[in-house]
Amino acid sequence: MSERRLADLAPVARLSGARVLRGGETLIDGLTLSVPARGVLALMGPNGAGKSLTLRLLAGLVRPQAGQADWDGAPLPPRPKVALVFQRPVMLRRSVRGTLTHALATYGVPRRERAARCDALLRLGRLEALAERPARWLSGGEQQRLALVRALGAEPRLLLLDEPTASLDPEATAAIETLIRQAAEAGTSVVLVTHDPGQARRLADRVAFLHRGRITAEQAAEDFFAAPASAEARAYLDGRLLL
Ligand SMILES: Nc1ncnc2c1ncn2[C@@H]1O[C@H](COP(=O)(O)OP(=O)(O)OP(=O)(O)O)[C@@H](O)[C@H]1O
Repeated sequence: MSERRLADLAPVARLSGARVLRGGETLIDGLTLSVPARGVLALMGPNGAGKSLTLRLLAGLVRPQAGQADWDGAPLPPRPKVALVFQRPVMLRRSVRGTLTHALATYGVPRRERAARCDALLRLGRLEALAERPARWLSGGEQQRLALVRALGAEPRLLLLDEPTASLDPEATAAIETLIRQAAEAGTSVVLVTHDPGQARRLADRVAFLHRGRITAEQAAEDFFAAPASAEARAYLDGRLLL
């Protein structure tokens, strides 16, 4: 979708001057960020910059002590469906199929629809051959695929992904990237935390760069990689920035 069309749609979520303090330390420092209704927004920045906390703010799991978070322009529920996939997915003591069926039940999918929806998610994640295996026995890449299709089963409007391919090999990474691309093409707005500039180039429409709890650059992905708008982002891409 063109940059112009993306900008025409109201943001699905927005942080305005959000501040998060813990133990006297400012972790998120007056952060303002709009998540477009469509496309992939990559959130980049050094370790400890506040990327995961920003995802939690966007998920409504953390409330800002100052400033505001809103979804579809409203600060209170009903919110659009938001799904958050953590850096290390938590797997239940269930089979792969059991994991998905259980998730569909918690999403309120009627019992009679669950088996077909589960099969569709297994196909999407290329997990059919592993369906009866305990989820905790899966490899890291397989668990990430399962976590991602489990989240997609909720049919979220906003999908928040925290380094979904950290420590995966190139093939597993490609499989996850395909799932992310498919979700975005189907109309889900995606916020992707990544340390991998190659991945951001491949997937992102926009990039927001975070440093010490503040956004220092927020640009179309092409522009960000051609001419990052902040000194911190330039230093990060050159491998020179530490928090
Ligand atoms: N509940 C908390 N209490 C105190 N400090 C916290 C809490 N949660 C996060 N922090 C601190 O806030 C800062 C930002 O953490 P966050 O996990 O958002 O960083 P990040 O950008 O995602 O880093 P990484 O790239 O290493 O995952 C870190 O210094 C972290 O130690």
